[in-house]
Amino acid sequence: MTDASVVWFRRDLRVHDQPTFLAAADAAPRALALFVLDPALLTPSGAPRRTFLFRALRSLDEALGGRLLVVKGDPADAVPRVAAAVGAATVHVAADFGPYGTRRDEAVEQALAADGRALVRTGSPYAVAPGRVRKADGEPFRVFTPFRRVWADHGWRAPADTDASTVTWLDPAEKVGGPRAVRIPDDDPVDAALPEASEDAALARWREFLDDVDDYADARNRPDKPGTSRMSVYLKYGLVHPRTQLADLAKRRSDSVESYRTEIAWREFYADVLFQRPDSARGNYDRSFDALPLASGAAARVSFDRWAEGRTGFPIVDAGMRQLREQAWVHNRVRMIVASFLVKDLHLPWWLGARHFMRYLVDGDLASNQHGWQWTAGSGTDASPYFRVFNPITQGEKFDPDGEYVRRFVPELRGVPGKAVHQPWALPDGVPEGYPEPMVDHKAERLEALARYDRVKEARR
Ligand SMILES: Cc1cc2nc3c(=O)[nH]c(=O)nc-3n(C[C@H](O)[C@H](O)[C@H](O)COP(=O)(O)OP(=O)(O)OC[C@H]3O[C@@H](n4cnc5c(N)ncnc54)[C@H](O)[C@@H]3O)c2cc1C
Repeated sequence: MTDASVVWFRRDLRVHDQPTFLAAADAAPRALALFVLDPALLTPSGAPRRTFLFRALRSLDEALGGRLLVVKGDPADAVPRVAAAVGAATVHVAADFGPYGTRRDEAVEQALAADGRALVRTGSPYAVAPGRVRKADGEPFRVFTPFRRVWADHGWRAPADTDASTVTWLDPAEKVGGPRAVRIPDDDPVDAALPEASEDAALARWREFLDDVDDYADARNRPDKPGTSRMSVYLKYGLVHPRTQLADLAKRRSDSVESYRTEIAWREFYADVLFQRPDSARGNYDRSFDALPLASGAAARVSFDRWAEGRTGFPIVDAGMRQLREQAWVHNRVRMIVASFLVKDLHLPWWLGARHFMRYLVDGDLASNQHGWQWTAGSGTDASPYFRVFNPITQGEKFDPDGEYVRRFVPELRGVPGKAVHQPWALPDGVPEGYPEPMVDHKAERLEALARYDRVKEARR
């Protein structure tokens, strides 16, 4: 047994339900807590995610008694140097299954091994690690419903009983050599109001949601109501683990509890799909969609900008795009509506919208985002049929029946009462001043989308 190990935090910025702590405490009497600011991840993250991360790191550092060592650089270089500096035989992590994380961890593992040290993976950000849920023939699932069944049958461990005192943390100041410690960076300027970034805040929000969980099945599709858990950002950074949520849900029984468990399963399904098909982060999961004719050129850029600014003239779309800027979060129903509009009304590639979301969302998660977009575009697993084009007017009237959601985010329409807000062009005095006319004729673009889809059908023959 060596004197010290290293716990390398990545997407698990918490002290409770931390299997890596148990593994580290088994391996050595003391451990160094490490976070590596990796430019390869930080640079493409938008300001909301960077700022949330920095705040979560400050909070983790506090929970660890100020003993989090933060360094900057390529982990394949930084992690082995830190491990060598403290004489650690093992570096403990929760496994990462994303395309970049998998490659990074292999590189770190090799660099450690060259020096006689080991990367030890314990657990992952998921209840069931990607790759575990398979069909009877050993193949991965391409469809959600059977995945969910086998996922639930597979089951998961109980939460790990840990807190900050499970491990005796080394004071990074004692460490000699290795990469230089850096301060956790100051917040990037963000316009959006972000949720509090701490494990305590995550658990408090979860307990608050549990009090109302029985309303979830009815309320979850209503962007005008606070009916969803808002846990996505906490799951993204591992301020809570889904195992903790699933254990709490197991104590209850209702349709809403079942419905929430299913949403957690969607997150796990998309992580599994991305693990099986890392190429689907950048291109169509269903390759026949490569034949879809897409809008391009100057006019397409103007269309994209109007969508991104929330100035399409379709109120529910504009409210969603403005919620994205104001809150760095958008309700799931509205994510689908704005995504459908970009892809099927403007005929733009889904990956442009996905990139925009990753820049502005605080919960931006490659697996859920790219596959949420592909579900809407029709090019993903389980895709909604391409011919089902979301109508932004009827979607608005159905899911924001009194127009409250639109009025909250589109000030130009605050004077329009009730559901009339979803069709401002039909008001007796016309579109209120300052708000744009619809940028397209939805009926015509729907037909255009279907005509373009014929090319995909031809490619499949
Ligand atoms: C185009 C598009 C892009 C999306 N991008 C992201 C993203 O970047 N990050 C992200 O976490 N989710 C993404 N989603 C999924 C979903 O919209 C969000 O998880 C949800 O809105 C988060 O709010 P909540 O925590 O209140 O959700 P709740 O309704 O309370 O759901 C509970 C949890 O289940 C998971 N979940 C719910 N719906 C989905 C789903 N459709 N796919 C995967 N997981 C789900 C999330 O972890 C969520 O926190 C996207 C969906 C679409 C259609």
